[in-house]
Amino acid sequence: MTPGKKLGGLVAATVTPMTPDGQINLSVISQYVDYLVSKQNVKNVFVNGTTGEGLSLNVQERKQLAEEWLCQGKDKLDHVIIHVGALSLAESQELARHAAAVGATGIAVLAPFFFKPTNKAELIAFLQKVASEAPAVPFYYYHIPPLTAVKIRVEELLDGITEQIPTFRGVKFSDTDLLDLAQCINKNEREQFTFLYGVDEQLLSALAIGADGAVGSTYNYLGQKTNLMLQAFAKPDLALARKYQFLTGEFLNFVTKLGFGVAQTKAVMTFVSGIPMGPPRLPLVDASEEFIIKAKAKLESIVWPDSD
Ligand SMILES: CC(=O)N[C@H](C=O)[C@@H](O)[C@H](O)[C@H](O)CO
Ligand SMILES: CC(=O)C(=O)O
Repeated sequence: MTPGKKLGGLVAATVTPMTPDGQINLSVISQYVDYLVSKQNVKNVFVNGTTGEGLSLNVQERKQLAEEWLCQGKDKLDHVIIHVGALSLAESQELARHAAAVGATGIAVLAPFFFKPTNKAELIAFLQKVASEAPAVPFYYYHIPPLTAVKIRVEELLDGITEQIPTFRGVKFSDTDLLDLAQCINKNEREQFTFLYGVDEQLLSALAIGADGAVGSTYNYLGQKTNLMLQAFAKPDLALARKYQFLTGEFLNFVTKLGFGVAQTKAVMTFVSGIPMGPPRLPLVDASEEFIIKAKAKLESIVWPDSD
């Protein structure tokens, strides 16, 4: 790992490989790492998050996955960020200590979403108690109000946050409120926080207002194409960058209409990479054969600028 390297660019939100009978399948993670690096040019991962069904796994499974990703990624990946959020503060703290012990380059925590913090002070209090268990590990807040329903604006949250959480380094911002993101970036430029955007189909818009990169499920299989979008944006060749965004958006728009979630992401990743990712865990259910056939045909029909 390259912990000194500033986090940025693409981070794949990994799926959790499972065996046909629903146990976590650690045996394919080595292959998964090689695939991301060699085929998608993605060298950062976000483990046990939404896409990884982190909240559907038990503590033991989460620890085993964190360990395996860190072990397999040791000399191949730049950053391995472990999501350690949980409804139980004690479990979250245990996972934070474990992530630190096994060498995570960052930890992330989402807002508790059953009993919810109702204001900034309550949310910070929870985050602080987790972050302080890993005092040498960069800490990221995982803002995903569509799933947590915790809508405290990040702009407000960041105001003075390093006084309470000295390890605070940035946000994984999975919301469409780009005004909030823009104000975060506007106010925090000099503090050098890292802002990673999490709505893949709108990444170009987030880059335009200064996001440092992105964490998302689609970078598992569209990482290489999205890297080309990042390159075009940096050049800048905005027309080309837009073309990539429109095409990744075309795929997501298509699958969204069929019903798209983590189960379907696992199925897409299985057919694209050839690595068996297995079924999701209940309450999610496997993608249908019909979905797989249609999604595969759609992905194969897209004519990318570099393959013209
Ligand atoms: C809810 C969810 O899983 N969001 C992911 C990350 O935040 C995204 O990567 C989406 O999967 C992606 O934007 C497709 O909608
Ligand atoms: C999408 C994302 O970042 C996650 O799976 O947590």
